[in-house]
Amino acid sequence: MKKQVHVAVGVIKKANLIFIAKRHDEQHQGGKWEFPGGKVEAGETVTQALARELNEEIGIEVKSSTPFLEIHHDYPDKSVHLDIHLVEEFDGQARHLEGQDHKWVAISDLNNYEFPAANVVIIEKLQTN
Ligand SMILES: Nc1nc2c([nH]c(=O)n2[C@H]2C[C@H](O)[C@@H](COP(=O)(O)OP(=O)(O)OP(=O)(O)O)O2)c(=O)[nH]1
Ligand SMILES: [Mg+2]
Repeated sequence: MKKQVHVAVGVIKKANLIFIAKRHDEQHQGGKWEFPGGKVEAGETVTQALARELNEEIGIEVKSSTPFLEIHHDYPDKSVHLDIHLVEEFDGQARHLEGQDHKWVAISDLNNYEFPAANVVIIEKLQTN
């Protein structure tokens, strides 16, 4: 059976800007842009996983997050369950601690970046809200 992963994903928003990072070439869906996040580990809630991943990857302390969207997507080699949360309250300066290229992008400019196929719906929802 295909590998299945449950991923906590953060749409980090500051005014009209969203933080995105470029996946390393050797990662699954490598070379594409992503919203930061990572796998939910055994015994963790999604909220806990989100806070841990965003602290490990981009060095922020999440103060609150709200559920935004859940997506189930089948890639040829992997099935993902993305649990996407909006993060508008956090402490610290977002940067990338795992060496990924990163930037703050206007919501209207997200279309200029290549994201994994599962992300299309996230971007549509951000642009219609
Ligand atoms: N973080 C994140 N992952 C995404 C997005 N869209 C999307 O399809 N994914 C997929 C790619 C990966 O298969 C999975 C994220 O898991 P991860 O970041 O922990 O995975 P990884 O590639 O580092 O895998 P691993 O080597 O740790 O096993 O979800 C997104 O916007 N953000
Ligand atoms: Mg990750």
